[in-house]
Amino acid sequence: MTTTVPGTSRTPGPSGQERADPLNPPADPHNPLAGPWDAAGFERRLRGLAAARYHDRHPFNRRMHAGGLSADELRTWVANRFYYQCAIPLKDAFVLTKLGTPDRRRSWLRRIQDHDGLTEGDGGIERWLRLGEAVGLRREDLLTHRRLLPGVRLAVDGYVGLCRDGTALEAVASSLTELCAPSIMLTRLEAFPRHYPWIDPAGLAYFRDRVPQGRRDAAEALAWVTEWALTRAEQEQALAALSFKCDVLWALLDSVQGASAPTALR
Ligand SMILES: O=C(O)c1cc(C(=O)O)c2c(n1)C(=O)C(=O)c1cc(C(=O)O)[nH]c1-2
Repeated sequence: MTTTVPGTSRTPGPSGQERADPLNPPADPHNPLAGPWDAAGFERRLRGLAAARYHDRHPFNRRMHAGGLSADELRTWVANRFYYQCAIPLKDAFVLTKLGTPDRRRSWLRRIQDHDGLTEGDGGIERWLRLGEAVGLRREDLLTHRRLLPGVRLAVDGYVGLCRDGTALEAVASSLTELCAPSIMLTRLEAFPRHYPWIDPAGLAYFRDRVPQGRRDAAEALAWVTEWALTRAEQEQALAALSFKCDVLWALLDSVQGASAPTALR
């Protein structure tokens, strides 16, 4: 069996030393003529980027999962993340307009339905509102975005803008942070009852439902991105879109964290 050395596109030679693979040349980001990575190498780069830059490493998320947030910090996060929740079906509607076949549109449409629900009182946005009530926020405060921070608005609007103005490849690739999302949901399902027992566990339904949805969505997006990005330039575009999305999630938490800092430090 031929194995590829992680992070390179070279294969080990018979005596263990590397030999160049002419069909899969080594990475050189400055060479416009560089050939594409093979499917496995491209997928490894997508997964590696998402894992290295995902917001589970952000100090605010680390503190959340270790039980270090005050009730007010949790409320600030939930209220601000609601703006992201509301933006997801909007960006998915832009993605839909870029998909050229009924089967792909039918499949992507499911994401909008996951968040908006098929009927009143159903769906992810409603479940996030219930999470808000469970942490002590009024529904009305969420719906009016009264606590929305300017940096969160800019970050989330940036994500919607990428999906509006970018190619189908960029828009779908930017959703690939979801490769890491099921694991962060499981972390919260374990951490919240332990560290924040004052939150009604019924309010955590959003996190529970996102585990299978995130797995399914990430697998679908990964299959499409690896099918579409055939040239090195397209692969780089997909990686850049995913990198941008990592920045969106990171910047959102930077803002939320800044709002919790003591006034003297702001
Ligand atoms: O709480 C989180 O950490 C988190 C992260 C992400 C993500 O990685 O993009 C999503 C979600 N949640 C989420 O709930 C969600 O519905 C979702 C949709 C998407 C997307 O880009 O299409 N990401 C995420």
